[in-house]
Amino acid sequence: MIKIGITGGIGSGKSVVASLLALSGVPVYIADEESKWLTNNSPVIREKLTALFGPEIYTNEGLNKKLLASHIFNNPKQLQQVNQIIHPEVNRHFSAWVERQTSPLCAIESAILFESGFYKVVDISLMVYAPRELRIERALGRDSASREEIERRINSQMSDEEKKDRSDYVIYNDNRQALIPQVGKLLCWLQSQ
Ligand SMILES: CC(C)(COP(=O)(O)OP(=O)(O)OC[C@H]1O[C@@H](n2cnc3c(N)ncnc32)[C@H](O)[C@@H]1O)[C@@H](O)C(=O)NCCC(=O)NCCS
Ligand SMILES: Nc1ncnc2c1ncn2[C@@H]1O[C@H](COP(=O)(O)OP(=O)(O)OP(=O)(O)O)[C@@H](O)[C@H]1O
Repeated sequence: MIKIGITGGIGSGKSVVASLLALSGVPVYIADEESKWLTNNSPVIREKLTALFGPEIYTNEGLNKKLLASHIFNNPKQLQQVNQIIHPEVNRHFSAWVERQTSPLCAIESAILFESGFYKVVDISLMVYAPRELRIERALGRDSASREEIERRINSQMSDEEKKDRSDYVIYNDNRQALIPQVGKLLCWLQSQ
């Protein structure tokens, strides 16, 4: 089985590409969603986040996402500490998920494929690229976050140049090149690997 890591900055269109792959029959593990589930349900993560930030990091509804975001996207040291708590659990969960897949291809979608180390468990790294300003506009149109908050998240992530250098394949979602033919080409290329 070939494992694909889909990455790209906030608003690049990873989720759209992941959906196109899913529609083509490729099972996709969405790391953002699974990590949220784990953060609410793993006793190991709960205990460590509570020790780091105090009990207010969880409310009756689960993780206090706003509070966690305000800590990690303003403080690189805390970002690293939280990543070290959450990412090993996501990694284990992803490996168990892979074991259950039976298709010739599967994928993981993560904005931080390289930063998190998830790239080590995939065979092909795929970057979805869009220029920074377009990404900010898309994220502003989709989320309730302000431009400043979005820029802070972008600044917490590896640069696009480094992501491109480290990726095996790049899909351009820049409003100039259509996505569906590029995903079709990618699938042909994967079949030749
Ligand atoms: C801080 C949290 C609660 C904010 O939740 P919220 O619903 O507001 O945002 P969401 O999860 O949809 O993330 C939106 C985007 O923020 C960026 N982002 C999220 N986590 C990280 C991180 N650790 N490092 C850099 N960028 C990140 C990504 O571009 C992501 O797509 C949440 O992102 C989180 O729990 N992050 C830590 C866990 C993690 O690393 N998740 C990423 C995949 S494993
Ligand atoms: N080619 C496109 N044309 C128009 N809108 C697009 C295009 N690609 C993405 N979008 C829109 O831009 C927004 C961001 O796309 P998407 O959610 O796929 O990004 P993402 O890379 O998964 O971002 P994040 O890391 O924040 O989860 C969404 O609202 C999506 O519908």
